Amino acid sequence: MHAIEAEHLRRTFQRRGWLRRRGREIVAVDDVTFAVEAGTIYGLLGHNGAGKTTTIKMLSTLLIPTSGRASVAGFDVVRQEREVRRRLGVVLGGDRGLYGKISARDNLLYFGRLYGLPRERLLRRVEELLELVGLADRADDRVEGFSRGMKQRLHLAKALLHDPPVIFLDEPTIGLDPAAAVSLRRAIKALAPEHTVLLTTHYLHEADELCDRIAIIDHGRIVLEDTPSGIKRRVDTDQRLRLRVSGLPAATLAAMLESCPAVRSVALPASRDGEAELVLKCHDRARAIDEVVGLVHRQGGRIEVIEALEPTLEDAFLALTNGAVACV
Ligand SMILES: Nc1ncnc2c1ncn2[C@@H]1O[C@H](COP(=O)(O)OP(=O)(O)OP(=O)(O)O)[C@@H](O)[C@H]1O
Repeated sequence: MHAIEAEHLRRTFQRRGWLRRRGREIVAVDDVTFAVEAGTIYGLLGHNGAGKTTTIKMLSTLLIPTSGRASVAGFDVVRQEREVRRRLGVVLGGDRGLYGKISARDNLLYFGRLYGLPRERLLRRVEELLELVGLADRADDRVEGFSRGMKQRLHLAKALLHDPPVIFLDEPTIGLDPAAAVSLRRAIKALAPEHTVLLTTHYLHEADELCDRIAIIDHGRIVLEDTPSGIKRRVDTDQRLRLRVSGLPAATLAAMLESCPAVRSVALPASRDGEAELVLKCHDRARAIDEVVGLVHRQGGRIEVIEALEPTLEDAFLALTNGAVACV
């Protein structure tokens, strides 16, 4: 069963200029179709301005689609918005939406009362959620003293107060340090399979870790929809190595490495502090490492660093815009 469905969703905005009254039409979301299986985590991945937030806002009844239709938990987001809101928890991020002068627990109690939760159930639910998001030991501290990561976790707890079956998270880990991001991701991962989660992110590694399926969205359109491993298989055609070598000039080294059979191309040769830095694109990373290490040693150079570069969202986009994948 699908917990979220979007069919040919489209949303345009009028950007008014100084002189022109009608302004230019911006197509923020263009014919987006996808479905999310209940109990799974689904990622919308894209650059700034790709249309992720606009999609989430339409699905969460905050924006009316220009055309197309969508449903959440089986209810239409335009015609049955109250039913949708009852079944939905949304974290749009940012600093707003929490009261800084009161404690984390009091914030949750306050918002839980607004949802009309009975007192006993609310008290239990608040303790459960503080535990789930790892804030039990800071429950009595004022929120104004919280770090960004702690506030994000409290936002998540707030969105879960009425125990909605569907949760939307808009860039949940943006601006968090790595440790805070790890702990928030742990809390998100624990939401499935009891909940269905739709999240947006810029980070391929985050989507990879959390999501069962991913849609890559670019200029308002879904350009690829697959499992994380399916997406990486396509990106991995561009395997890369970063190399730092001392004792050989960058330009000479680049020319030499281009002759290795397992190396497809050498990019960004540069020198820093007497060391050459390069990024290699390889046909086969393991073979390229053997060839490169052998060659550098034979030429009297010394390898300071050799590391595999993980595929990034940019790599995925490159692979896609090279025409390897047709739009879906
Ligand atoms: N209220 C609005 N008025 C005019 N244009 C808008 C409005 N909201 C969004 N847009 C435009 O729609 C496009 C998609 O924006 P959206 O916020 O959905 O992207 P996003 O993928 O969420 O980006 P980010 O990662 O920066 O949050 C952008 O060109 C944006 O400028």
